[in-house]
Amino acid sequence: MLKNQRDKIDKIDKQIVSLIEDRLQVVKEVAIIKKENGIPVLDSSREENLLTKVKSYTDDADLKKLYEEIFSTIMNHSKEQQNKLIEK
Ligand SMILES: O=C(O)C(=O)C[C@]1(C(=O)O)C=C[C@@H](O)C=C1
Repeated sequence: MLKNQRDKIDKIDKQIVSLIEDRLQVVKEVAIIKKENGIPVLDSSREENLLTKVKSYTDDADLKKLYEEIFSTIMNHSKEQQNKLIEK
């Protein structure tokens, strides 16, 4: 009964995971550039701008909250990964 929709959800989830992995790859490239140039991992103004931008993609207040949570979590993970790479 739900198989069709669940198959679709599974496909979308796979795409989301793949995009997160692509993003993390770029975040690692950023870490190398930051390390080489002595730039701090944390860039609060970039994070603020990014959150403003992703929230602007919807008018729905609940979705704005969701995107803020998702992208804050993603960026926290990015920073952990970057710090690990830089400490190496
Ligand atoms: O844009 C950067 O400088 C990044 O390192 C990427 C990123 C992100 O995940 O989007 C991660 C950490 C920074 O605080 C800001 C943004």
